Amino acid sequence: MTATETEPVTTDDVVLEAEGLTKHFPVRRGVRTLFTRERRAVHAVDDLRLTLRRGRVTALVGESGSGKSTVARLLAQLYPRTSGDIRLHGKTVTVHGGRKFRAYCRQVQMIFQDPFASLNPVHTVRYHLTRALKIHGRAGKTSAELEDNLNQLLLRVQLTPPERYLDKFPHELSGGQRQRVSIARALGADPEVLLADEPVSMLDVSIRLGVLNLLRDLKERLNLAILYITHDIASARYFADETMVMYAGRLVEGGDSETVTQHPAHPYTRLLIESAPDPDRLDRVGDLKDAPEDEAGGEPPSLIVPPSGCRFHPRCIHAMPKCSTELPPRFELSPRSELAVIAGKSDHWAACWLYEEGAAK
Ligand SMILES: Nc1ncnc2c1ncn2[C@@H]1O[C@H](COP(=O)(O)OP(=O)(O)OP(=O)(O)O)[C@@H](O)[C@H]1O
Repeated sequence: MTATETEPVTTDDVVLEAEGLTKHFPVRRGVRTLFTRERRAVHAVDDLRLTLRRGRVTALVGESGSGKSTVARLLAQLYPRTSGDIRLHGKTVTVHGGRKFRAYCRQVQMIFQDPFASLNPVHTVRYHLTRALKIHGRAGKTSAELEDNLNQLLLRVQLTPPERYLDKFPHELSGGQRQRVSIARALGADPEVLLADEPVSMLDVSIRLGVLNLLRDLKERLNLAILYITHDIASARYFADETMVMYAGRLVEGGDSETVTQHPAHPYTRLLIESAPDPDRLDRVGDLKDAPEDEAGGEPPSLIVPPSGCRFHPRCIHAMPKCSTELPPRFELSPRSELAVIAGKSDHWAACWLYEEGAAK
């Protein structure tokens, strides 16, 4: 096994890429640090590499505070980045509001966790969708065309018949229907990328699957690239083609979802899976049964002074001396998925010293 090299992805399917993406939020000075030179910051995202492809869902999984929402906001250009590159169709994009921002939003749309908060309670569905269509120049020339476009949007998110929903206010809809309206509003831009930040976590369990199925249907019919942010790794297996696992601001494992969820390599991914039992799990038992990954217990670390080396090392039962001093690179793992075997390469990697050649596992 070797550490993967950073090679630019050249496939036509790649829509949005991040390379070395970093976001540090400065911390306001307290009385103790007022007269020192020390500048403190929350290291929310560090050196993140991510690729979103047409017609694919990529899940970004991690516990609360690991930096997932910050990644989505950086990709949506809602936050300026500290460093790193964001490329849309291979071209670096940095926008600070205005016309450039609107042009970017036309291609990259975001769906938020709480549809009630993201819809204005004093306006109807018709208002929200008309506004989105007008902003993105897709309202049509006549009122009949506008009406037709509004109906199309609601049909796309399976709110049928559309006339039943168009003049409703957000409070007259269920949580699932509100999230469908948010998705319809995002589709009003006719985007290529959807950044979905915990899109179902505030919905009743019984309707989550319906909304995820809708997103999957849209991915297939509209060939969308979707970033699915979640703390629920079991849903990533069901819904996402690829899964990336994030811990304390850094990606620690990635690969096709089946492999990452059924054969997790990084001790943190194993811990996540152990704490979210999946009755369907196939053959995970072997190596995991005897390895209670959170034996060391503990909490996620401070992101103001993150642990040196691997950020998971203070909680890791496999930690070696090197783990606390040296940052592990991405190590490619042996291929397990059929696709990877056919392609003759592995798409599964883990940033963990356990996978360095010669390391005792
Ligand atoms: N605007 C901000 N200013 C300062 N710190 C921030 C800001 N936004 C996020 N953070 C910090 O950055 C870290 C990552 O936060 P983020 O919201 O991205 O995590 P998350 O994985 O999405 O968590 P959750 O699932 O709870 O939303 C946290 O420590 C958070 O406190």
